[in-house]
Amino acid sequence: MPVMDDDYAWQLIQDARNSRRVAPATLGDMNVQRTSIVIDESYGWQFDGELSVSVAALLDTLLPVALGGPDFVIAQLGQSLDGRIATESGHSHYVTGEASRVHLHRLRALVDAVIVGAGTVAADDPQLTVRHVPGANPVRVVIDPRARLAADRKLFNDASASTLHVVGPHAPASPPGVERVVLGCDDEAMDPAAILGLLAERGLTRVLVEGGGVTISRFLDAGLLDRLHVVVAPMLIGSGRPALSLAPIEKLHSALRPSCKSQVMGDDMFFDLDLRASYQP
Ligand SMILES: Nc1nc(O)c(N)c(N[C@@H]2O[C@H](COP(=O)(O)O)[C@@H](O)[C@H]2O)n1
Repeated sequence: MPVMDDDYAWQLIQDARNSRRVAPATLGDMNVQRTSIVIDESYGWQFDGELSVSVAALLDTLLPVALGGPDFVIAQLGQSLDGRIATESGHSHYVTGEASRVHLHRLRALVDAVIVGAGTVAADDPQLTVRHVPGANPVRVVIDPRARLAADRKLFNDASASTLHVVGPHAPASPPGVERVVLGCDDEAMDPAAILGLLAERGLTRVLVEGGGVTISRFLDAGLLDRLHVVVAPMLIGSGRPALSLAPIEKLHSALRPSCKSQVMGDDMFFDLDLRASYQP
């Protein structure tokens, strides 16, 4: 009986992404012993062989991302049980556990571009690479309307991936070696649709909005997210930076109630929200 291990499953998922396949699809080679996975329109999959619970979880969480379409926007949040992503001072390394970080690196490897706000870069100094998994680094996109970030940030200096510095019309100079893109904006807030538009002009249509909470909230409020992955750690921070802060609603019937799948992810709980059907027309 064929066996699918973690490495082979990840290879198939990456192949699907690299060949720009969309569901329904059959991945793998019918002619070799390790055989194929058949995936339907709803990302349900069938594999006639042996696989572990963790490989099944990998397929459940990442096939919808790899096969989500040529234009696909996903966001991820790693938060505490009380909905915080960092302390008041911005300390966030780490809220969620190692399995969740590997998942995040896999998400990065499945997109063309990863977006972060200037606040996240100032507080976390992230690298935004896929160093925990085999795969290709995405283009890093920093939303920095006033170009306030210091030139010493890692993603301005590490050549393992390219970086787009998206700034407002009156912003001072960008750090050397990064591509600067000027986008009109009122004050602090850049239009999320305009950001996706400038990425699309560069062929970057599969996008991960990685943080922070404010940036993800803006994309969610604008109705631009296809999916949201939320990893909840059994930790109570009690104060600090909130995960999501959306436009207020008066009644609960206005709340988003996306279809949701959940599973244990290491010491954390993982929620996969399909937002496509949740937004009001
Ligand atoms: N999923 C998740 N869980 C946590 O606990 C986190 N702190 C984050 N943070 C994200 O990862 C970025 C750091 O990336 P590098 O390791 O430097 O590549 C950080 O900026 C957040 O976007 N995510």
